[in-house]
Amino acid sequence: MNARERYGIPHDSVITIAGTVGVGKSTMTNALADALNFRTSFEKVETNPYLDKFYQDFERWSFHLQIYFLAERFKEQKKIFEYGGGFIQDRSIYEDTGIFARMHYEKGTMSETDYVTYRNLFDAMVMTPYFPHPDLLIYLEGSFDDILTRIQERGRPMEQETPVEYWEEMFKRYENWIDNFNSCPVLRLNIADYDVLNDKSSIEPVLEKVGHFIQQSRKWRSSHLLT
Ligand SMILES: Nc1ncnc2c1ncn2[C@@H]1O[C@H](COP(=O)(O)OP(=O)(O)O)[C@@H](O)[C@H]1O
Ligand SMILES: Nc1ncnc2c1ncn2[C@H]1C[C@H](O)[C@@H](COP(=O)(O)O)O1
Repeated sequence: MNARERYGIPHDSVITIAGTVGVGKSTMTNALADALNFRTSFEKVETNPYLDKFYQDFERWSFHLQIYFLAERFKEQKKIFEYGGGFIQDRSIYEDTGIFARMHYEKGTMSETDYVTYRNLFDAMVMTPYFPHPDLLIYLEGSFDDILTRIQERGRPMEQETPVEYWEEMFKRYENWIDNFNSCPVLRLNIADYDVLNDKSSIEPVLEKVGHFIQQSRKWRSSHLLT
């Protein structure tokens, strides 16, 4: 029996991984996809034509970058829908509005007009049949110091050169955002409690929790006739 069957995780599940920059989403995405034999949906940082420019001048590029991310995530969403699920997604679409666009608007690095335009587009795109909510959002959390160390060690120059206050602001917003998030079921994992890089077996308790959460939420959805 494979891990997916062992933990009762449906083959068409869609699991999205959320959390602040550097917390370990991509690493967890790979570990879960390997264990479950699922496809992955990644944010492609290297081919993003705006990201470097954005870090050099938030005001000039924040709207362009959000539109770019929205288009990319919508294409990924469509792909997941067309395959019929069985995906682990690196970062949820909810974080683009709930964290990034909102933060730049509230900190004055995105104009109100641009923010309203972006929100209208986001709402119109998300309210479509291509956007079934994920079965589960896994939220990765940890101490600010550990996350900052990971950003520095990963070594993307644009992130290393960004003032620490930016990461601090984002960290606080994430805590508040997840406490109020209710668009789909949430499993919170502390990065101090597993280490999928150095101890492959630490994915097992995660899989067990994922199976449990998805079974509960599917039961709840079918009894409330939700999709
Ligand atoms: N369990 C772990 N232990 C130590 N380092 C980790 C662990 N998970 C991820 N990392 C490291 O932290 C950095 C950020 O991880 P990554 O998965 O790219 O984060 P994200 O996708 O959330 O930005 C990478 O250098 C990665 O190798
Ligand atoms: N919606 C976004 N707005 C601004 N910046 C974003 C957005 N989504 C991702 N990013 C940035 C943050 C990081 O520098 C890279 C990749 O994120 P990661 O958390 O490392 O996967 O893109």
